[in-house]
Amino acid sequence: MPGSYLFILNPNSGTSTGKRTSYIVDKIQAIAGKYDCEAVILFTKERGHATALVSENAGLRDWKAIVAVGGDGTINETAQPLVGTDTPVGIIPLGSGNGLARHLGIPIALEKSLIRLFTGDPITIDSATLNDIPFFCTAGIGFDAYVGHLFSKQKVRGLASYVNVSFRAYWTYKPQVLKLNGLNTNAFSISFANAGQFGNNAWVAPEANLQDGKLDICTIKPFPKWYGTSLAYQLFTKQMKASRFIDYQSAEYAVIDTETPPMIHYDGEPLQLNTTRIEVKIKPQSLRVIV
Ligand SMILES: Nc1ncnc2c1ncn2[C@@H]1O[C@H](COP(=O)(O)OP(=O)(O)OP(=O)(O)O)[C@@H](O)[C@H]1O
Repeated sequence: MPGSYLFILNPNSGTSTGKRTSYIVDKIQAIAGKYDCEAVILFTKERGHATALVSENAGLRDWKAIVAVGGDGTINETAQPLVGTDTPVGIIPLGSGNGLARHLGIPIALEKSLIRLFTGDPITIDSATLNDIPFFCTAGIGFDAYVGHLFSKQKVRGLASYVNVSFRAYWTYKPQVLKLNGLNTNAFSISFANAGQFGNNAWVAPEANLQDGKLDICTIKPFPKWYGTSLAYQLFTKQMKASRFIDYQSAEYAVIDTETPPMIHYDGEPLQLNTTRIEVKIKPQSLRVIV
C-alpha cells in the first residue's frame, strides 16, 4: 500500500542482522520503491531504545505501519507504544526465534517478508500484560525464563546458541513451588501464551489463538529427566497436549504467588522481578498487525 513506513531495525537481533545491515537497508529501500512506498529506517542502540524511537516518531507522520526489524524482543519494544492505537505494527523477522511472525505465518525470508508487509492487510490481535509489562507472543516463569536469562548473556545469538544454553540449563534447573490462582503448584515452567510458540516452531500452546480474548496457560509439571527428549519432540510437533506432565487452562486473568521474587520473561526478554506476585491480564483486540 503506497505511503510512509517507519522501520525500527535492531542490529543485535538474530545471528547476522548487525553484519548484514547495509544489505538489509538496501533491500528495504528497493522493495519499498517497487511498491511506491517511502521507507524511513532508524536503528536501535540498546535495550529499550525501540520503544523510545517509536514514542518520539509515531506522531510525526501518518505512518502506514511502524515496522519491527528483528526478533520478538524488538517487536515487543516497537509495539508497546502502539497498543490501543490505529497504527499497525509490521514485522520483518530477523530474530533468533521469531515466534510471533511464525505464528502469524509471516515469511521468514527477508524479501518475502517485505513483500508481505507492503501487500498485506492489518488484523487486530490481543495483547497481554504481566505486572503491567505488555507482551504479544508468550511470557512465563520457570525454566523458559531461566533460559532466557542465560541466553541474554551469550555473545552469540541464534538457534544453535539457544539450544546449547537450554541443554546445559536442563541438567541443573530445579522446578519451583508456587501458587497459581491460589492453588499450590510445583512447576518446571508456566507459560502464558498469547501466540502458540516460543519461536523456532517450539509450540508450547498449539491451540493458542491471537484473537480469542484469552491466554493459554501451560503448566509443565516436574518430570523425570529421561522424559525430556519426549517433551522436546512434543514441543516441536505440536503434541504437547498429549503429555501427562502438562496442564492447560484458558483464561483472561491469572495470578502467581512465589516464595521469592522470580525471574520472568516477556517475549523472551528476561526480567528479575522485585515482587513475589505476578498478575497476567489479556487486553482483547488491542494491537493492529500487518499479516
Ligand atoms: N543496538 C543494540 N545493542 C544491543 N542490544 C540491543 C540493541 N538494540 C536492541 N537490543 C536488544 O537486543 C535484544 C534482542 O532482540 P530480539 O529479541 O529482537 O532478537 P533475538 O533475541 O535474536 O530474537 P527472538 O526474540 O525472536 O529470539 C533485545 O533485548 C533488545 O532490546
